[in-house]
Amino acid sequence: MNELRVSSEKEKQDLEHEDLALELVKVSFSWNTGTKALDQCNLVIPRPGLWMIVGCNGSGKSTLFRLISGMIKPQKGEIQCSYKTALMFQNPDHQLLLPSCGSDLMLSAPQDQPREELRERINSALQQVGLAGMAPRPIHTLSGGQKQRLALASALVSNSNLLLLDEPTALLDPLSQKSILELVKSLSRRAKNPISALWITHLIQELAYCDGAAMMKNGRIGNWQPGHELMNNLK
Ligand SMILES: Nc1ncnc2c1ncn2[C@@H]1O[C@H](COP(=O)(O)OP(=O)(O)OP(=O)(O)O)[C@@H](O)[C@H]1O
Repeated sequence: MNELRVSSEKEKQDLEHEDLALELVKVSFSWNTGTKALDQCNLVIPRPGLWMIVGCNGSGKSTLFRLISGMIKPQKGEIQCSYKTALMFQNPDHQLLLPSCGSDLMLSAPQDQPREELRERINSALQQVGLAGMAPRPIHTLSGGQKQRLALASALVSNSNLLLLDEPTALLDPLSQKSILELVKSLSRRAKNPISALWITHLIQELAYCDGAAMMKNGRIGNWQPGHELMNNLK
């Protein structure tokens, strides 16, 4: 029956991932200083892909990520999230904790796996982010772009399928920026377990890479629109 219904690759993907969802319904959150950061905010991630949010300083983007990842709870409204989330920040040094690539990834891996399988999982994640064979490499010898790749590998090792990326390329040169954008996009297109990525950016040209872009303003998020459309509006 499904074969009759499924007419495109995208629809096939949607069916495989229909159990995955992120939905915020009228979510409000005020910090204890009285600042209202989210104000009846709605958001849906429609399918795996690269989804970008732009907005001025203080519009509530980082607070949104804290709410989605469960670090804080909404005072009003509902968040439904069946994804396993992983956060990525501007500065990878804030999240890479151990001396070598392999030992850092070991920290993110499920601990109930036999050691040999863990090693395979780590090597496969390193390969997927273009760092094949670099498990023994000391982290302090990596470039900024390689460190962001390692942070991505860490999310893959932990089986996360929703990446919350808070300006992940802000400290990178244009070449590394492009390679991280392309890498995240390719992870969102991979045949097995494609990820969903919610990416905050202040770099308008990055919108060219996304599957949908939305503007955040005063604690609310607008509708998804094509990245190039929002890019032109902002120019
Ligand atoms: N821990 C906190 N305690 C009190 N107020 C906070 C806290 N974190 C954020 N805020 C306030 O909440 C509002 C939204 O901040 P948030 O960091 O979510 O915005 P943002 O869109 O991520 O900004 P930026 O682009 O500068 O990172 C701001 O007015 C900010 O001052």
